Amino acid sequence: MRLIPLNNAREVGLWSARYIVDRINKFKPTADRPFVLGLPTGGTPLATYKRLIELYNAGEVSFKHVVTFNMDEYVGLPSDHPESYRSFMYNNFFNHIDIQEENINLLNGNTDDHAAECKRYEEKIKSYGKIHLFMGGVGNDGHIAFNEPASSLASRTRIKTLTEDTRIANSRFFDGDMTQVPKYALTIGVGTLLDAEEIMILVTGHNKALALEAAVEGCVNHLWTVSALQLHPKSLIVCDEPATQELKVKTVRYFQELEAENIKHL
Ligand SMILES: N[C@@H]1[C@@H](O)[C@H](O)[C@@H](COP(=O)(O)O)O[C@@H]1O
Repeated sequence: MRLIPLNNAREVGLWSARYIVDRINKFKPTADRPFVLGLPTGGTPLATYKRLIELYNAGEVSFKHVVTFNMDEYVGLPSDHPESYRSFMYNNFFNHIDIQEENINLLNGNTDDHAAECKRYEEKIKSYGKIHLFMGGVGNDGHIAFNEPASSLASRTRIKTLTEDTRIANSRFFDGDMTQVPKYALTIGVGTLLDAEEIMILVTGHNKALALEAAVEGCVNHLWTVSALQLHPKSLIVCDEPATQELKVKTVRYFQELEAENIKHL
């Protein structure tokens, strides 16, 4: 695991966007050999999307041959609802870049057959071989995508019941009213995530400090599904200073020393 300890959320956005752009450009994607990128929603990745749009506008990257797969979607929320993850992705990213519509993959949370929709999604990912880079955030309780505590670390894309904690946390997008937050979501599984060639998780803010501790210093544990990153050969966590509050000083110093050059060149 690599941990990139930065100063603040803005730096996390700059660093992660630069990382994605470098990976895409190094891959030299074509129509026949696209770069496959997994994407999250939430407040955390907004700075990354903003920076990616700036880098696209500056001519530093094209998304023409990038295929995307989003992590999750609420069940039963109309797709044009402002808080659907589809709306989030178009409003904050897809509408501002040159991605081709047919290369965008999102789970449909309004289907009658959730199992068939989840199977379709897994098969679509497999049709590309693998996801090259999966970016994600993390919930306060350490959930990754919507893999709530006690999700199987071998899980695949499926329907999940959201915990009360998650619905309370996400009520900030629904007028502070938890009853408006859907009770269910379709989500990729922890196993689906671990199949990616590379995983980059963004962690910002003091409310994520326990999740970061569980990810970096804790044991692999299904109650903190983010800890499954420890099983992956190429995982990367980009965090800000407030998120490191529960880590040992020794741990943070160790990763700072390892990343001294990368951090200096931000
Ligand atoms: N399903 C999403 C996760 O993918 C996201 O990581 C998490 C944290 O969101 P935020 O970045 O807003 O804290 O929220 C939701 O639960």
